[in-house]
Amino acid sequence: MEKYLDNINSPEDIKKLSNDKLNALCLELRDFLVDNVSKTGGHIASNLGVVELTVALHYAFNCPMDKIVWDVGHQSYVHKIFTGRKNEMSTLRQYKGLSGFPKRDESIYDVFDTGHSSTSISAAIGIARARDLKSEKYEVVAVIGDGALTGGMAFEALNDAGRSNTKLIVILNDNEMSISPNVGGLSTYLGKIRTEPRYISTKKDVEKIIDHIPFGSKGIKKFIKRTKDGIKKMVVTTGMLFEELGFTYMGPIDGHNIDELIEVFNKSKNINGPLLIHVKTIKGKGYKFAEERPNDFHGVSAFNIETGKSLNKSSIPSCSDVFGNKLCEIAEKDKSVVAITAAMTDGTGLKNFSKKFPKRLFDVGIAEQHAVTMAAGLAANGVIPVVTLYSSFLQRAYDQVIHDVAMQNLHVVFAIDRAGIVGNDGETHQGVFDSAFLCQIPNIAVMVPTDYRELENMLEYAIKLHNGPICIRYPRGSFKSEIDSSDTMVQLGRGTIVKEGSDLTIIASGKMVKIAIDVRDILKDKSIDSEIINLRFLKPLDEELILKSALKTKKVVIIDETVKDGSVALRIDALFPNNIQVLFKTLPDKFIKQGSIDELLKENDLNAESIAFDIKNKLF
Ligand SMILES: Cc1ncc(C[n+]2csc(CCOP(=O)(O)OP(=O)(O)O)c2C)c(N)n1
Ligand SMILES: CC(=O)[C@@H](O)[C@H](O)COP(=O)(O)O
Ligand SMILES: [Mg+2]
Repeated sequence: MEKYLDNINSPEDIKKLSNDKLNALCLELRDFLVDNVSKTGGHIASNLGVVELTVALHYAFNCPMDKIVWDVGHQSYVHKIFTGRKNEMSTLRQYKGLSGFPKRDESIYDVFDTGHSSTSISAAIGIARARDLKSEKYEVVAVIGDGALTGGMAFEALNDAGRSNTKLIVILNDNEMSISPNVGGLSTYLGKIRTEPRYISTKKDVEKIIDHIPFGSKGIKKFIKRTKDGIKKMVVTTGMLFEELGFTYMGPIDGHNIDELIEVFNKSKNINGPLLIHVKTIKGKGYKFAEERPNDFHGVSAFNIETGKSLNKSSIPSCSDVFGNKLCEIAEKDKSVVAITAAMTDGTGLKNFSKKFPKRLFDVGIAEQHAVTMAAGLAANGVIPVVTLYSSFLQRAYDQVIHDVAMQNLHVVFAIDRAGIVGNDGETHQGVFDSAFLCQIPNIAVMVPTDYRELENMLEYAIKLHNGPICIRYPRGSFKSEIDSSDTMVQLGRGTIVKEGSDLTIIASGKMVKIAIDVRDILKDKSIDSEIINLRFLKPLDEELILKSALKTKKVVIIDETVKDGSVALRIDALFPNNIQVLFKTLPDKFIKQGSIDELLKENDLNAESIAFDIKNKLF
């Protein structure tokens, strides 16, 4: 069979192919994607679903002059392949390699950086307004999934763009899936209109016909106006919601039919004002396992193509698993406990909970702000909500944590997954800000477990013994070992001494306690005897324990896998008198890129060897 992909080096090369060749190209692309992502890991199912869509977009539009904004951006691999990055795809998501998301500093074809959901329409309307202010001429296209459309920002942007008269094309990629099956009333609505007969260019066409009939008297105009609305309502049932918001609606369109897609995209260029094109696709299309289990193949690590099995599945349970199982155990006994997820049931370890307690698991869609305020409502009415979010997505709900939870001192438990460096998703997903922004909030307590036993104990403490907002932050993946700390009882604001020593105090929390133990071992060989404090609570701090140790050793190193500004390290430093030497081992004031967690810790001098080296050089 003739190969086409080898000759595609820019979008212009796609335009040289006839339609049957474009279909052959799509087959090749799917093989390429599966082969590549089976080695690098990545968002395979979403990308397989947008192969034809991306081909048609690059065929019909003229990038980089025309601008495509990819929502979340996890589905931009084919776009990357077409825009000069095919040969670098083997570095996808790897340290110093291609990002798994659009990046403006990677290519001029990437017009807006994404990673977090539901931003594309806002960004696109901004780009389009700037275009109009500068009297420039090009198309601006936002590609947003049905999952991303559940996010509040997407609604805010539709609301604004719909009445703006600004020329903007929104492509709704509807595959009925977020990571799990999509949820909510909008998803039900999309489900209904997916099956309605295709109707293209609705309201505007009807209006155009009527507007061209010449009329004289006011009475006739009124009659016609009524008739016009009647016809509109009769004909335009499909996509009515978007029409009412001010968009022209086109669709639903088969997102795997290249001819149809190209025809519609070409037609879209002649429609003024905001336009929404509803495209139906199949997540995972073309790779058996991904099509059958799109949620398992949403984001994957390296896998065997023949079996679909992960190549590096750990036998150790992840923190999310341990959290999810413990929550089930607690919820079994306490009926007032509920869990909330923002479209991340599987990732946050709530799969079992959703099966055991379907009525007590609220998947609110990609709506972190709503998740937090809804939890506040539950707590205000005597229910104990456990809001389970990834650290970086909690950033979305900062005001809700302050205004709706903390100010009312409500008993909401925040289970903050993916805290710290997460690895290959890169800077958009690193969980390195939450401890800084949470610890500033009055009334809130912030805990960090060092191992599974502490994670379980802290969850139990947070739900059963605490009253008020409380967070437990734990990392992506698994804890490597149990820390030998005899005092296992969790008490508000109390840390523990993990190892005693006389020359140096090492203060750490969470995963960093294991690194502190490694540092201690390295320093022991250099005759430095270190004491290790496991903070357990970033807020309130165990000031007494910290001061006692620091006054004994006079030398302190604080290891914290978060940004320095606003960090616990600075708060601890503020406790000390001048005669205590302090070394900060935190993350630098920059966004942490992608790579394996170990590579990134090393790059940022947070591995045991670098920390020990710095201690020896700077404190001794
Ligand atoms: C603010 C935020 N919350 C959660 C996520 C995690 N997330 C990434 S993709 C995704 C599902 C997106 O579904 P959809 O937009 O329909 O794209 P599809 O994968 O179906 O193509 C979710 C929940 C995120 N990226 N950003
Ligand atoms: C694109 C996105 O935001 C998610 O799919 C994310 O990549 C999931 O990360 P985990 O692999 O840590 O669950
Ligand atoms: Mg989807």
